[in-house]
Amino acid sequence: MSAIIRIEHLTRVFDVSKPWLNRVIERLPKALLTAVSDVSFEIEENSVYALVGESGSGKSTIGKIVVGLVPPSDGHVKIEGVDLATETDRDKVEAVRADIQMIFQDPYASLNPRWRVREVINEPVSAKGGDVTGLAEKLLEQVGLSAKDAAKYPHEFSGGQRQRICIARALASGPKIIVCDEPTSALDVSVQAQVLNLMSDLRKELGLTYLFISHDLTVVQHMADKIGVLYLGRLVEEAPRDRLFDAPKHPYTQMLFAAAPRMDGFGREVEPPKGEIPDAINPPTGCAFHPRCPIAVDRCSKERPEMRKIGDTRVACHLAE
Ligand SMILES: Nc1ncnc2c1ncn2[C@@H]1O[C@H](COP(=O)(O)OP(=O)(O)OP(=O)(O)O)[C@@H](O)[C@H]1O
Repeated sequence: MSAIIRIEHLTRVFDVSKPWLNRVIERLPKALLTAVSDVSFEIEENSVYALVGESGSGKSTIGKIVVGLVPPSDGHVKIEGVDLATETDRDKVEAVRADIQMIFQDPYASLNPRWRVREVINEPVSAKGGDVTGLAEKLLEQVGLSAKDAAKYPHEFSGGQRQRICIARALASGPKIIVCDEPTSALDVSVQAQVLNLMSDLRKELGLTYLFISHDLTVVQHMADKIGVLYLGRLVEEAPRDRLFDAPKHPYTQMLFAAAPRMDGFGREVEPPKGEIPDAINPPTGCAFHPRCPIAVDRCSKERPEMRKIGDTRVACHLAE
């Protein structure tokens, strides 16, 4: 297997300063928020790579950078070897853009209510002058709906059915990669499993690669081949799924997994990870996790741990073994 996506030293900084006049009056400095900081990882073709982490850890920002919705401040995203931010050959860029699509969390906000489902699904292809004869009907059947649904409007469908329509739309241009940003978190639990199973089946059938963004570890355990754990914009641990679930090495991953409901059907009381998430505008020195870390030592507040390899895990912690 080879890497279809290579993310190298990716950084994204947002200027969250107050307006200029307020800053002058209140004597405030510029406020820069580093949402993603020096993140590097690769995704193998035809695999599922999940990004997990608490709210605000930078998961969605990475997803948006990968599909080209947000430009990086620094670093590179190479898809099939092409860096979309710097590539000058427009044909190459267009070809790679068609190979990558995104599914969002909210299937209600993602569909234009004034368009019939046929137009919604066909749009990525028709906008480029492509042939859409029978396309929406074929895709609707592929995602478990009926060809007749093409004539209906989005409001005539339930949440799970709408997400199926979003999946059909994402498939219209024949992509190789789909970035899935919390694709089932807005759905009823009973419907979540059906949509996840559909996504798994489609991946196998069509040889797709997923970058799967979720804060739900149960969903991640079901879907992912490899998992990257983000904390305050940095990748702190990466490992194959079973390795990460069996033996998480970073204290943050351990804390996150301790808080997750169990998959054995005997769910237990869920305790959220302890401590406050620090301010991303003024992150802690050294390891950003050290103020919440139960095993932190002096060095952790002074020196930022580099990512290092231990077996098939990569971990950024001075103390992990
Ligand atoms: N356009 C933006 N302008 C300013 N700050 C932003 C912008 N987009 C994201 N951020 C900030 O960047 C950080 C990372 O946000 P991001 O949405 O990537 O995190 P996340 O892990 O996906 O969280 P969630 O699960 O809540 O969506 C947060 O502090 C967020 O407030």
